[in-house]
Amino acid sequence: MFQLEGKRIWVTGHRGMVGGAIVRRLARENSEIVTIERSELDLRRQDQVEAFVSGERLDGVIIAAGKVGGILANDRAPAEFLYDNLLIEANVIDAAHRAGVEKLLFLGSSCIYPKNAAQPINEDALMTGALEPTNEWYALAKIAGVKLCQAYRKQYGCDFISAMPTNLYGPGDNFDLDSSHVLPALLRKAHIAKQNRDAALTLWGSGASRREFLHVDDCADALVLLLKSYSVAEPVNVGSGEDLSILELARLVSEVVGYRGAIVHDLSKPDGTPRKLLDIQKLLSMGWTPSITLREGIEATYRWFCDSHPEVRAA
Ligand SMILES: NC(=O)C1=CN([C@@H]2O[C@H](COP(=O)(O)OP(=O)(O)OC[C@H]3O[C@@H](n4cnc5c(N)ncnc54)[C@H](OP(=O)(O)O)[C@@H]3O)[C@@H](O)[C@H]2O)C=CC1
Ligand SMILES: C[C@H]1O[C@H](OP(=O)(O)OP(=O)(O)OC[C@H]2O[C@@H](n3cnc4c(=O)[nH]c(N)nc43)[C@H](O)[C@@H]2O)[C@@H](O)[C@@H](O)C1=O
Repeated sequence: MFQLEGKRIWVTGHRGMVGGAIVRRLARENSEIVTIERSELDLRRQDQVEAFVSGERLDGVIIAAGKVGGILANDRAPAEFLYDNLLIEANVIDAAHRAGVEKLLFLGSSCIYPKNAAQPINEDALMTGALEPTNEWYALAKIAGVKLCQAYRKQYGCDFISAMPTNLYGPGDNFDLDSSHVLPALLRKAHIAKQNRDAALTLWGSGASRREFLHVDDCADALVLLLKSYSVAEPVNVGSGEDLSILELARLVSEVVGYRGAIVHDLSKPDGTPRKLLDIQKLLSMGWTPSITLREGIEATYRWFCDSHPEVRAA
């Protein structure tokens, strides 16, 4: 058991969607939260990371920093998705070991599993088949992160663990239509289509792919539980346990936004993995359950989007 009270926990990527949610959740644990801006510390620079970590007397580290993006961003920038993620995790994990950090939590992703893994995907499916080509670069980097945690545990006895979140959404998400994930993209598209009274909204791909979504606050809650009470080499899946097709998601988002036009398909865009539903039995057996339904989460995220993007609010 890793008691959080009074502990100094460094949340990397605190300005991002997941890091921000972890900071909000950790505030309830009476820990001392350590953060540093990217402009002051580029996590790809080993000397900078070592100097920072050795001077901070950290008890715990959460690696929520990373190069992140949707299906097209991954496909278009394989070099950065592989290089940035490899360097960030390698630098932070090694520096944490050298500084004697007691607990470290690394965030992987559901895309580390084989493209055609049996559903729901158990943690044991890791490295049992070929990866999805659109995000294999990012997935490979994330697999290396899991393996680094396992290697430092095996060789040095470090209590370094990994969690594999499913597709996340919520406040702080990226709503840029080129680089975002599907849920924020659809919220923006439906909002604009409603404002412009467009006859149709365009989905990428066939809409037949299935995805599981988890609100980022539920994810942060699960991650804090794991940080406190999970000390095993094998990664843990973090999901909602339910999935739907992208077309069903587009209909749900349209309903929440109040857009009543048609949905059409851009078949020049990739579908990606056909299905990615995580087996979350391991996490459920620890007493965690998700608390935000997909509809509630989309409604809240839509409100956040309108409040934080004044350029789209009034039109
Ligand atoms: N979003 C999702 O659906 C999922 C996310 N994850 C994982 O969760 C983690 C966080 O994702 P998410 O919050 O969505 O992503 P965001 O893009 O919202 O946040 C990423 C954060 O990492 C920081 N960062 C990136 N590169 C560097 C660098 N070189 N040096 C310092 N900081 C850096 C960014 O800093 P800045 O803000 O200054 O740019 C940002 O704060 C990632 O590891 C991701 O793989 C896993 C599964 C699903
Ligand atoms: C979290 C996870 O996220 C990524 O994997 P992904 O789940 O395939 O990503 P996505 O959310 O971008 O798309 C999901 C599905 O939705 C379809 N889709 C329809 N219309 C839009 C659309 O407008 N935008 C986007 N982005 N997708 C759309 C799209 O064609 C696909 O079928 C990787 O980064 C991966 O590395 C990773 O970790």
